[in-house]
Amino acid sequence: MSLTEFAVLLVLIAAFWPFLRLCKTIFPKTSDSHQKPPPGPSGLPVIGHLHMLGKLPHQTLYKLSQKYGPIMSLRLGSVPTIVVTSPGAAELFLRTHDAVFASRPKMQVAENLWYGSKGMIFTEYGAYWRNVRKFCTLELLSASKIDSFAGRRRKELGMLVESLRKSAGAGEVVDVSEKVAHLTVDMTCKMLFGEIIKDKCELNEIIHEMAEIMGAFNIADYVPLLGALDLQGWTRRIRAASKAVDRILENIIDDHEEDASKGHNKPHGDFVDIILSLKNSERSTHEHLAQIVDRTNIKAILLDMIFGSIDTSQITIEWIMSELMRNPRVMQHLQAEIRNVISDCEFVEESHLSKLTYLDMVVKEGMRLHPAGPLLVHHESMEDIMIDGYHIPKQSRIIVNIWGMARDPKIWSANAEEFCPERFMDSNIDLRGKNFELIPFGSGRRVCPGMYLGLINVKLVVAQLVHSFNWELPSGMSPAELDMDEMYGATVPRANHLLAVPTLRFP
Ligand code: HEM
Repeated sequence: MSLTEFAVLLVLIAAFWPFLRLCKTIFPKTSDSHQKPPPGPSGLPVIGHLHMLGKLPHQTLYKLSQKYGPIMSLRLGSVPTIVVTSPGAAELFLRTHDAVFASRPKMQVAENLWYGSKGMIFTEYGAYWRNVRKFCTLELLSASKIDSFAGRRRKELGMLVESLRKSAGAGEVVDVSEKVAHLTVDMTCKMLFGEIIKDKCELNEIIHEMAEIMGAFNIADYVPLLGALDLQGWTRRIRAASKAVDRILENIIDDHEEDASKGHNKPHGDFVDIILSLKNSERSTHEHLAQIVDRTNIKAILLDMIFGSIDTSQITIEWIMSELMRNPRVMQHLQAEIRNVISDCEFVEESHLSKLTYLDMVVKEGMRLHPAGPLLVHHESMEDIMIDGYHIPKQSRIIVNIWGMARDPKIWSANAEEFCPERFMDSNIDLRGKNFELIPFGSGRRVCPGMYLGLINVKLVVAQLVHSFNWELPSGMSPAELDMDEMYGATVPRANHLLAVPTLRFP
């Protein structure tokens, strides 16, 4: 929140102050020891703790949790908010009482950018969400479906290697962040839409804008009375992004419908074909969904797949490459393992991945220190509940700070902040949602349904980039000098692009 916004808020609080005092006199607070909320700092009237979040809320919330504990209570505007920052507490919310916390809060971004929550990410818990999730899991994200697109991923990755070869030959500095961004957009487009779409650059920009908007603590969501003023400018940005994204999705659907009407025979349909067939087929295994799905639902589901797939994979790869460049010892160890496993092959194949155990540790460590979604996606409680002796009211917002958990020396020992893949040696900590110290994909009913695809994307690209090339930082920069600044949004990328110079390992 900027100083100007904060000043305007203070003026508003001052204006409302007499009214608030009057309410307090008319409706005195009843003290009931059974209604004790979790500990937390004291907040301001009207805005509560919104002003405390700062530019990097995941870091601020971690600092506060060190003072107030792993189950901390805040008030964001009028919304009771619980911040969870320990594996034990995360397990209580995401496993033991998962059924109570499996919903999502209503947010302006979901209403106005995500088609009124008609997809999956922002949809409240219930029959509609279950049907969409079942459809996506079975028809789009099953292991067999994802594996059937391996050839398309390989082709796009091959093209990136080719372009990096040229840069290596010319001794050029490469914008690794940008290259990886284009690659993940291309790989995703091929799988979702069957082709690289003409709007792909715009799509990439909009995805970053969406991540920022989605992660924002938008006053309209917390102090609805102030929403109309659009003090932070989010409403304006949501409208602009919504217009742009809708045009791209409309073009994609139109092209697919046109192809279908011309009877173009596609041996392997893409995601859009599969979703459109849901609407068109008379007898569907997803009968309930097929009956209600219309163009808006299709766009919302597609948007979930686009956003879920592109941004998260991109950011994870960018951070892992950054850590490898800061830790040449780890980079060399990984290169040696890959060489050992795939011997003279130029390309890492998806079938090699299960044999690359050090790569697995590198990816776990990267996702531990740099989870793509540091606060997961906000959950919401569906009923009043007592947790660990504290009262959590219905419709509380639940924020699980996995970024904070990764930095806690009580969980990861004194070297918690170091990039040290060896910590996973002989450990059976897995990142699929069963071990609560490491949940980059979330856990429970809302666990990421695209985990299998996400892990393939990340492992394949990282393995290929370090197998084909050695990497140096530009202008003689030493590994320790590489900045690791973050930029906040629903996903947290590097604040500055990663630049590096590749040299060919196998000329
Ligand atoms: C490295 C890659 C990825 C990471 C780190 C990641 C992470 C996450 C996280 C943290 C959540 C929120 C869990 C929660 O609310 O507790 C989530 C949800 C979701 N992800 Fe992913 N994800 C990745 C890849 C993907 C891919 C490839 C797709 C789809 C193509 C996808 C689609 C989704 C969807 C639809 C949800 C919402 C699930 C629901 O609300 O029921 N994700 N992901």
